[in-house]
Amino acid sequence: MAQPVVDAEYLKEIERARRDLRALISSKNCAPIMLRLAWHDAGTYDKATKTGGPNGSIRFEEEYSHGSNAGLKIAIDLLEPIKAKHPKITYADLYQLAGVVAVEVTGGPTIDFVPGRRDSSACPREGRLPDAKKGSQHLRDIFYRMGLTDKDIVALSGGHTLGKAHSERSGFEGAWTKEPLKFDNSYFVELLKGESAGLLKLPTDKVLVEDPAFRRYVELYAKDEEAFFKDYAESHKKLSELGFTPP
Ligand SMILES: C=CC1=C(C)/C(=C/c2[nH]c(Cc3[nH]c(Cc4[nH]c(OC(C)(C)C)c(C)c4C=C)c(C)c3CCC(=O)O)c(CCC(=O)O)c2C)NC1=O
Ligand SMILES: [Fe+3]
Repeated sequence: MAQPVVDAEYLKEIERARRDLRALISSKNCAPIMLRLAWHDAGTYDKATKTGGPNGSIRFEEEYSHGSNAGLKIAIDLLEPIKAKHPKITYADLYQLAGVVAVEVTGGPTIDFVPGRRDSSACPREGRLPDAKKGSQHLRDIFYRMGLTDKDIVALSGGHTLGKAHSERSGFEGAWTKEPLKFDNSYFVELLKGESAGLLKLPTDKVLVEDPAFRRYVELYAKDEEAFFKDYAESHKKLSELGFTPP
């Protein structure tokens, strides 16, 4: 599809949709699944072939039916009324705006949002998102393919400060932190504590403290929430703009 024309009218529409997203996410307490939807649309980017990325393709059954996307149809359906109310906004922009608002309304950093992403109907094959059961080499393979760095991997994993895993979706169960609707650095504090009763640690979460190159960031973010917020906002923006050159 064509890149949208980002004129004054489009920018106004974006601000109207941002308000509607704040109301939806606050009233339904659905910030975590909206953040996961935004990542899963963007996280398919392959810098070598310039395919995938934040292009709205996850709205098609061919992609949202992937095992790694289990449960995300809930978020896609929750956003349909907002898309219908603001038809000029691309799905690609709407899903990334929802991710930015999800972080903001739960007390996280303000993330710079630049609109203008085009929609695509090309769905990538399953397997581009990281597998939670694997280790640090796999994490690096997946995130480096997107064009992201070790710092991005650790900062973005901090998004697990929100939400929980659901056994019927991923086979894992439980929240990572004691306040799953509050965006803060508690994910890193819990990581350094080791096993805490009732809290989840995925194998990919654990490698962040086992691998020295990752661990240095975990220690920084656990002690300095401002540093986490600054790096998170940068990494979130980077992921939300993979393959996208703002007009
Ligand atoms: C770094 C590797 C990584 C892996 C392997 C990962 C895997 C992963 N993430 C989540 C849920 C999950 N993930 C996320 C943010 C998230 N997820 C994500 O990894 C990607 C997309 C790259 C896989 C990134 C980069 C971010 C960053 C913000 C949220 C907010 C929730 C909770 C959703 C909810 O509460 O429903 C689940 C449980 C799904 C379910 O059962 O509902 C799993 C298995 N998350 C990871 O970070
Ligand atoms: Fe995740």
